[in-house]
Amino acid sequence: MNILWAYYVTCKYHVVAYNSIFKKDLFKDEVVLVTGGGTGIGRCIAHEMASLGATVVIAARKLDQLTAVAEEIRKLGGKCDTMQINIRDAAKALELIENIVAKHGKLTCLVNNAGGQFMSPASMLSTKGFATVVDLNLNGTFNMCKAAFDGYMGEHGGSIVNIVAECRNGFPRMVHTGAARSGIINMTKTLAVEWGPFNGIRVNCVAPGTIVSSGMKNYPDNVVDMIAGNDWLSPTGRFGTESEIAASVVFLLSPAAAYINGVNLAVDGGSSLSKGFPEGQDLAFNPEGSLMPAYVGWPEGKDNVHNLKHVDAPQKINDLLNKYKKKKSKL
Ligand SMILES: CCC/C=C/C(=O)SCCNC(=O)CCNC(=O)[C@H](O)C(C)(C)COP(=O)([O-])OP(=O)([O-])OC[C@H]1O[C@@H](n2cnc3c(N)ncnc32)[C@H](O)[C@@H]1OP(=O)([O-])[O-]
Ligand SMILES: NC(=O)C1=CN([C@@H]2O[C@H](COP(=O)(O)OP(=O)(O)OC[C@H]3O[C@@H](n4cnc5c(N)ncnc54)[C@H](OP(=O)(O)O)[C@@H]3O)[C@@H](O)[C@H]2O)C=CC1
Repeated sequence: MNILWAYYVTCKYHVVAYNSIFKKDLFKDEVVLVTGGGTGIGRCIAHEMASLGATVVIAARKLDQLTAVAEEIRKLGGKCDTMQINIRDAAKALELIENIVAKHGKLTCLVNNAGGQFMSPASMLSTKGFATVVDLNLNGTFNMCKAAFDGYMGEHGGSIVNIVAECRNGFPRMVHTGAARSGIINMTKTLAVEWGPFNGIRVNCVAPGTIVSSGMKNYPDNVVDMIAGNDWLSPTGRFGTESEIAASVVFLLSPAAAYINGVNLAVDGGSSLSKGFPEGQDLAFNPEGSLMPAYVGWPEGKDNVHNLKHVDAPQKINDLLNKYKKKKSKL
């Protein structure tokens, strides 16, 4: 009987603890900047943070996309502002942070999500192409971190999450982004050490594997076809969802991660562990895909981002998401 009672109390405590950490107003005093918040993963992060009470500022180059997402968020009762930025411009980055602080009083969280690349074997890549991608991802992320530090966080503290890409074993056909993202991961560790003492600034990375998102629209049809056909070739047997990236970002920004600093959290279904398999890796995995259902929205129910609008990916990639949503664990 005592054992049963102890079990009941333990379970109840966990439920209470969980609810008290991720309650609706968890981020009500926070002002969060999400770069690239007008599309895909950034849009999903913006929705999740707004649904937990944050004032969200989304910033990128294309104002029309930002405006549309801000309207979605406001319709759901969230607070969202839009500002234009090219993260490659360090002076404009500082201006952006100063504008946010002037308008909203502070900047407590920064999500460096803006970035990207194109596919090319290293042997075909021009020096300019390599430099462009490194400039966007590595220099752009540094510009934003430095601006946030100089414009607010150096004096008041804050939390930064840098979205990189899973590149543990190199990044064949994307040498530029692999090099840039590895640079960000190392930079993150340095900033965590150097900036931790300044009011406890935390800097962490999230490294997505292949995600069902708008980013896939940047690739030609034959590449999308190739990517879509390979979703089962990993331990989890599917690609990730935008919500699965957003959930890990929310966690790292939250007080629940207050003692996590300088890490790179791979959110890739374990795919990085199986990269570099010789031909024949298909023998190791299940062509039916995973039995594990995907996480497609936080919070669930009517506020779910994915009930609001389909993920803006090419049709073949969206079809995968619909398949994942239907999957039920047989366990
Ligand atoms: C697969 C799953 C894993 C990852 C998924 C994701 O991340 S999804 C997220 C995906 N989301 C994103 O990627 C979104 C963000 N991406 C972007 O904005 C662009 O892809 C960018 C990174 C190239 C920057 O663009 P920009 O306007 O600043 O640059 P620009 O156009 O002026 O080009 C400069 C130079 O780069 C070169 N070069 C460029 N393209 C190609 C190519 N296809 N081919 C070859 N080379 C190419 C070329 O040398 C060019 O100079 P040139 O020879 O013309 O004088
Ligand atoms: N989808 C995936 O499978 C993976 C994605 N990632 C990374 O996750 C992040 C989000 O990807 P996802 O949502 O899928 O792709 P998207 O292409 O939809 O997102 C990229 C975002 O970055 C913004 N952006 C690009 N260049 C700049 C710039 N110079 N200044 C400011 N904003 C810029 C774009 O907005 P705008 O054009 O208006 O400026 C866009 O909103 C990216 O860094 C991506 O590389 C990493 C691994 C896998």
